[in-house]
Amino acid sequence: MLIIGIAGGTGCGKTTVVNQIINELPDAEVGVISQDSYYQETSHLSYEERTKINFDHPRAIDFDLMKEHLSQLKAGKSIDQPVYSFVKHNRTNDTILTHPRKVMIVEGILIFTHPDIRALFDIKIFVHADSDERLIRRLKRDIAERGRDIDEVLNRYQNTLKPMHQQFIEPTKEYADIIIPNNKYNTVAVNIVRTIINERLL
Ligand SMILES: Nc1ncnc2c1ncn2[C@@H]1O[C@H](COP(=O)(O)OP(=O)(O)O)[C@@H](O)[C@H]1O
Ligand SMILES: O=c1ccn([C@@H]2O[C@H](COP(=O)(O)O)[C@@H](O)[C@H]2O)c(=O)[nH]1
Repeated sequence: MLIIGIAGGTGCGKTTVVNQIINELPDAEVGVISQDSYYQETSHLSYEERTKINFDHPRAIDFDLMKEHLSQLKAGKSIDQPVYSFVKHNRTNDTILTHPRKVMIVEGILIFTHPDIRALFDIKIFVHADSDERLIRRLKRDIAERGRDIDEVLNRYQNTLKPMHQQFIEPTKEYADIIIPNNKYNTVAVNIVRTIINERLL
């Protein structure tokens, strides 16, 4: 199994890049794991308390479960990938049965911060977009898709997103084998990654 890690700050375009990469690749051979599925289970907290969580700090992620799941997939076993709700700030009761594939792509802001998880990746890719570009995209996306308003996004950006990005996410760029500039849609880079995957699928 080839495991590709794709990291980068919020709004840099990780999900979009992953979708472009897997578009037209066979579903049975290439799978995706999202870091979002591994936010800590917080059902013991009220909604109000959950809104105060710092979701951009590594401790917000259940890396033990992520590591266990990636190891199981590597060993040829299927996993029940949790499903996360950004609206509720919590895992749902659903899971997605995820089978091992020839290629697994793992994407998320913090996946390169954890040494054991990092070691599982055969290829590490960091998607870069400037911070103003990321903020604009996040603002539009979170209002349209994640039930936020402008004040929530801007407050969170100033109080947690920006400092956490500088402290934890940006420094992991140094671990990357490939950095994809993504201020504009980058079809050349997407095609390069797709070529690497296709070689593995031959
Ligand atoms: N290169 C790009 N140029 C303009 N908008 C983009 C680009 N890549 C992604 N977007 C948009 O920005 C938003 C955030 O992208 P997304 O892929 O969800 O980022 P991430 O997963 O890194 O948080 C989405 O609405 C997406 O459509
Ligand atoms: O309940 C939650 C959990 C996370 N977030 C924010 O999501 C982003 C990470 O997702 P991207 O798709 O990479 O943007 C992270 O910056 C968290 O702040 C949230 O808003 N609510």
